[in-house]
Amino acid sequence: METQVAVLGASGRMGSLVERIIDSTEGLVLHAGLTSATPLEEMLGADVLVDVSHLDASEIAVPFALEHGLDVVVGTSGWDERRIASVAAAVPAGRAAVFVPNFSLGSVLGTALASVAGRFFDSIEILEAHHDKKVDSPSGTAVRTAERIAAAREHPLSPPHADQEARGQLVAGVPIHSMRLRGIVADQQVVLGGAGEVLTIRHETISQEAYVRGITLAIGHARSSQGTTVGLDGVLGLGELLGRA
Ligand SMILES: NC(=O)C1=CN([C@@H]2O[C@H](COP(=O)(O)OP(=O)(O)OC[C@H]3O[C@@H](n4cnc5c(N)ncnc54)[C@H](OP(=O)(O)O)[C@@H]3O)[C@@H](O)[C@H]2O)C=CC1
Ligand SMILES: O=C(O)C1=N[C@H](C(=O)O)C[C@H](O)C1
Repeated sequence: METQVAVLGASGRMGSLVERIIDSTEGLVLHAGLTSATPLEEMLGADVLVDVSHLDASEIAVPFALEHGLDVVVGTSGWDERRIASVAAAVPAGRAAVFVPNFSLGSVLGTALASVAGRFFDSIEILEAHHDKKVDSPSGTAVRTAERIAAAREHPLSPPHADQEARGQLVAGVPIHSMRLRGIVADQQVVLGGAGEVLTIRHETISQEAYVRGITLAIGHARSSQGTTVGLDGVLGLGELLGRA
């Protein structure tokens, strides 16, 4: 059976990739490509919305899609735990909302490993670097990583000198430092300091190909599940394997 897919953010880098995946995947059909100039009503009649746009647009489009009977896959950055919880409470019966801060397998494994390691270190910071066209910071991946580290710990982190701007933006007690540079796709390092040692968990995205498998799996998951799923780890069912840190 065919799945009709609407894409919000269709004119962007990720939207173009999603449309390419739809074109080349049997069973997926492009219903509509929406941009900032398109009325949201154009998604109506689709089975699933893939949203890769901007947080302001996403916060309106995602509830709209769910209310009108679509499942949603949300790749847009900025959906932190608080925002996801507010949508999760209102997902209609039978519908699915799949939030994926990073569609790359290596990235989600890096985040999971960091949340395991984060239980054992009290000094933790995140450095993330992205291409210079990225408009938001910190990255959605870094926010998710900080939230996962904090959730897995017995005691909250209390970094010293958190009041100084140059020490980064605090998310769930973890300082995040963001760089935006030409030549980079996406790069994240979680640096964990202990007595006489430093552990660095690093993930590099070399090209957008890293997102293809995750996007395809997330669309499939949205059509075959109900309720809210967060993270590619949730889509892949990696939680138990990794000890659901
Ligand atoms: N989950 C993941 O693995 C990944 C997530 N991302 C995230 O996906 C999002 C898009 O990234 P990217 O494609 O690089 O960004 P681009 O800037 O290339 O594209 C942004 C898209 O969003 C649309 N848009 C912007 N504002 C609005 C609005 N108010 N209403 C409707 N549409 C709007 C733009 O339309 P228009 O052309 O009309 O302005 C454009 O189509 C970002 O949040 C990014 O962080 C990116 C990479 C991977
Ligand atoms: O804008 C990007 O490029 C990316 N955005 C996502 C984020 O904010 O984490 C995912 C990936 O890092 C690429």
